[in-house]
Amino acid sequence: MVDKKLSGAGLRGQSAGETALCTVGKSGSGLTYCGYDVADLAENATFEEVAYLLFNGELPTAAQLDGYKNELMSLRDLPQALKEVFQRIPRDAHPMDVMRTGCSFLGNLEPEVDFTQQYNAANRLLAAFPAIMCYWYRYSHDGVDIECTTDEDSLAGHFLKLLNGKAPSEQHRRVMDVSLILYAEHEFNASTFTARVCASTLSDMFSCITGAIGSLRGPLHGGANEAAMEMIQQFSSPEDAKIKMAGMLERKEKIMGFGHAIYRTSDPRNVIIKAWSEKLAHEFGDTSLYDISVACEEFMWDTKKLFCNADFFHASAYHFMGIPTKLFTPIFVCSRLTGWAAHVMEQRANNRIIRPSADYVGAEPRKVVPIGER
Ligand SMILES: CC(=O)SCCNC(=O)CCNC(=O)[C@H](O)C(C)(C)COP(=O)(O)OP(=O)(O)OC[C@H]1O[C@@H](n2cnc3c(N)ncnc32)[C@H](O)[C@@H]1OP(=O)(O)O
Ligand SMILES: O=C([O-])CC(=O)C(=O)O
Repeated sequence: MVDKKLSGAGLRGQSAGETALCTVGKSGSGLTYCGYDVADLAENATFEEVAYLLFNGELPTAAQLDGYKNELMSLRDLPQALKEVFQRIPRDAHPMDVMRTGCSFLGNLEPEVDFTQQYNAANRLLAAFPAIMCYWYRYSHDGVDIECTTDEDSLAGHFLKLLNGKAPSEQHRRVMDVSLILYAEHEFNASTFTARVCASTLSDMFSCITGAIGSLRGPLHGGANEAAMEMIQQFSSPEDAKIKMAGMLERKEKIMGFGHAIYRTSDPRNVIIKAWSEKLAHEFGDTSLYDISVACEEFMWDTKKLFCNADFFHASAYHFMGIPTKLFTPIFVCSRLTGWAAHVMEQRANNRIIRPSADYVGAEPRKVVPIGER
């Protein structure tokens, strides 16, 4: 076998196509969506404005945003047949499997018949994902058959109200909105690339998104926010965190929420969600989990020069908002759907089937030996 790093394993450093949607790790600006710095968007825009930007290439005017939010609000409810599917999915199912099934089943009920419907399909999924996640969760965990619509006009507020059965605080609504902005888009990451490969065969939007959910589920990608939470909760103090992490590194275990395939010294999303995590820790009235998280960050930088990616401080931030750990990665789906769908549309607009080659490292040509003689 060839050395992983020398062989360009994982397609690292190779361009696999063009995009006008996003830059990751370009000098001078860490992460941009359609030319806007993510920090600027997180400070001065809402998630719906970002979704509109990714789908249309420009930020909306006030009137366009109003119309777009109304459209999304009208698309939130779930068909009865989909609710019945969720009623049969067990409580101990993984919520990412529920998201995958929800997306796929909706594609049976409301298929994207041709590409003129691509915006409708993307907006339908964007509007329906919070209910897809919360309907199953509340039914299987609390035995409640919830209403899938709310009067919250933002997706952030809508999700929190579906989950908790009451309107969120202004601060929680804002943090969730920022979180959705931070997770919305990230160039040719594994799940987006999955969606683009699927789109390149001229498949439908629901198939592309279903595949992308499967890719995001893994702990090396979106699943890291959930895995980071499980790890942090095992640490009793900052000192304990450092001792246990040293052991994990010695055993060559991956520390979830650290490192990145593209960024080399920091992930620009981290500083933003970390600041919100600190604010939420004070509101929560117990900063110990935040303090442990900061100790993890310091330890990993000091020992391995590895930094927190977007997932690490999302774990504590979501926890302080009372969100169950198993819903962390599904929230990522609710946000990243915008990036995935925008990439599917971009791929379709200038398509050639994605079909790379492989370097063959198997057996030399040989003849089949009759089965009785092997
Ligand atoms: C939103 C997102 O999807 S962000 C990513 C979320 N994923 C995680 O947090 C999972 C933990 N992190 C990782 O597994 C990796 O850093 C990845 C998958 C994100 C990137 O993988 P790669 O591009 O292969 O990492 P990279 O080439 O920078 O690795 C360099 C070295 O650091 C090590 N390393 C990288 N990240 C970690 C980590 N989190 N913990 C321990 N060691 C690590 C690698 O094992 C490698 O060591 P080696 O040279 O001995 O083989
Ligand atoms: O770009 C990547 O490889 C992973 C990532 O941070 C993301 O998808 O947000």
